[in-house]
Amino acid sequence: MTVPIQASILDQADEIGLGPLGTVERTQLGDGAWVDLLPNWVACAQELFESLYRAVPWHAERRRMYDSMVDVPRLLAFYDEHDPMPHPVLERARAQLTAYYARDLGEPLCTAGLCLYRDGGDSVAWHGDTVGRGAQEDTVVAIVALGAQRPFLLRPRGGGSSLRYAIGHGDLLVMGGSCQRTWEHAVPKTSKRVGPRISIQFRPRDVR
Ligand SMILES: O=C(O)CCC(=O)C(=O)O
Ligand SMILES: [Fe+2]
Repeated sequence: MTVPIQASILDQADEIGLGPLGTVERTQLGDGAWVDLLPNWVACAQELFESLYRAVPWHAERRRMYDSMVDVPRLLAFYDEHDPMPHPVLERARAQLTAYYARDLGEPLCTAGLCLYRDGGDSVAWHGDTVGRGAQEDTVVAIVALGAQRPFLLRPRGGGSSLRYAIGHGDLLVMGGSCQRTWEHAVPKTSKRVGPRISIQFRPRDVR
C-alpha cells in the first residue's frame, strides 16, 4: 500500500520545484550590506533553463555609451508585476522570496528581470541596481542562476578586493541591506568555453 506514495514522492523529485529557504546562509559584507546564498534551490534546474530558453521572448538592446550606441552584451526580457511569468515556478519563487524576506524588505518582490548570457562573451559590467529605492534605502534583489556556472562578483564601491560566487544550475543569491548602494556586482566576460546562462532577478516595484 505504500507503493503509490513512494511513487508520488519520486515523481515530485522529477519535477521543477523549489526547496525551503530556511537553510539560506547569510554573509555580512560590511557597511550594512549582506549576501545570502542557497545552492541548488531549484530542483530540475536544467529543465527550467530549457523551458525559459525556448519560451521567453528574448530581445537584444542597445544603449547609449558617451556619443555612440552599443549592444548590451546579453539578451533580456522583463516581466512587470502583473505580467504573466514565463513559467509558473517563477510565480512561486517570487511568493516564497517575498514571504521569507518580508522583514528585510517591508514590501513584496514584484518584477522579474531575465538575462540570457549566450556564451562567455556576454556579461554585465560593474554596477549597483540603483534605480528606485536601491539608491537611497536598503532593499533586496534576489537572483536565481540557471545553466552554466559563471562567477558573480561583488566589490565595495569605495574600492577593495572582490568576492567571487560561482553560481549556476539553480543556485539562489540574494543581495540585501545597503548592497546596491555600497557594493557593486558584475558577471565578467570569460575566454573559457562556457554554455549559456540565464539569470532571473526578482526586485521590488521600481527598483532596477
Ligand atoms: O545576471 C546576473 O546574475 C546579474 C544581472 C544584474 O546584475 C542585473 O541585471 O542588474
Ligand atoms: Fe544588477
